[in-house]
Amino acid sequence: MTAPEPRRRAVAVVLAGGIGQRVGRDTPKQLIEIAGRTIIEHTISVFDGAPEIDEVLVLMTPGFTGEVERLVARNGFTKVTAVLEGGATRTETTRRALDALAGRDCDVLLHDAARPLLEPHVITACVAALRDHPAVEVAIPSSDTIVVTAPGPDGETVHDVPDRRRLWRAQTPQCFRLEVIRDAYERAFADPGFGDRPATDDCGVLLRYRPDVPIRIVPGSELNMKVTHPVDVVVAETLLRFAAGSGGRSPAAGRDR
Ligand SMILES: Nc1ccn([C@@H]2O[C@H](COP(=O)(O)OP(=O)(O)OP(=O)(O)O)[C@@H](O)[C@H]2O)c(=O)n1
Ligand SMILES: C[C@](O)(CO)[C@H](O)COP(=O)(O)O
Repeated sequence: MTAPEPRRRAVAVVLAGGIGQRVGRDTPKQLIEIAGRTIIEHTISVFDGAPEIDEVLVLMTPGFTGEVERLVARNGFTKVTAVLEGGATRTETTRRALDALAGRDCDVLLHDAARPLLEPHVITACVAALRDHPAVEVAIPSSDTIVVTAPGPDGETVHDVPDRRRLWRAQTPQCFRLEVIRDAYERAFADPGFGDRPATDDCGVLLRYRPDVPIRIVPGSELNMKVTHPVDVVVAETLLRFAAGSGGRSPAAGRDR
C-alpha cells in the first residue's frame, strides 16, 4: 500500500483591499465592529485557528495596513506573515497577493474579508479537495430563481429563466494550486480585453484564461454571507452572536432550495 501524498503548504489570502462603498461608512467595512470584534478580526481568526492552514496573508486597503497590523498583534494571530496593500479592484488585489507568493510551492485559498462567518469545516473540505483537484470553488445551490434580462424600450426585461438545478451562488474561499491561478492571472493581465467584462471572482478568471482546468465545487453554507449592504452588518452581527451562544450550532442548518 502506498502512503498518501503529504499535503502541500496551504496559504490563506484575506482580500481586504476594498473601501465598502455600498455599506457607506467612513472607514472600510472590514473595520466595522460586530459582536465584539472587527469583521476582519473575525475573518482572520477562522484561518489562524484552522489546523489545515499554514500561513495567512492579508491585503488591506491602502492607508489602513498599520491598523490591521495592530489588530493582528492584539489578537496574537501567529499565522499572519504579512499585511500588504491591496489594489484598486478586487482582481488587482488578488494579483498583488499572487505576486507576493511567486516562486512558492503551495496551495492558496482566496477569501473575502467581508465573509466573517466562514465555518472551519468548509476550510477542511477545501484543503481535502485540493489534494485531487487543482481548483476548488465554494458555492451553494441558488434558492432564488435567477432571471437573465436584456435592455427593453422601457427598461430591463426578462430574457431567460435558466434551469435552477444548475445554478449556484459562488462564495469564498476559492482555492487553487498556486501555479495554476498565477498562470491564469498572468494571461488575464496580458489581455487588453480583460477589463471589458469585470471579473467578479477568481474562479471566473481561471475559467476564462485556463478553461482546461476543471473547477471542483465544495458545498458552502448560507451562513457564509458577504457583508455588502448596510442591512448585512445587522444580519452578520445577529448570526455571529447566535453562533457564539449556541456552542457552534449553525443557524444555517436545514437549508434547502
Ligand atoms: N480593491 C479591492 C476591492 C475589494 N476587495 C475585497 O474583496 C472582497 C469582496 O468585495 P466587496 O464586498 O465588493 O468589497 P468592497 O469593494 O469593499 O465593497 P464595495 O464594492 O461596496 O465598495 C472584500 O473583502 C473586499 O475588501 C479587495 O481586496 N480589493
Ligand atoms: C467573490 C464573490 O464573493 C463570490 O460571490 C463575489 O463575486 C465578490 O463580489 P464583490 O462585488 O466584489 O463583493
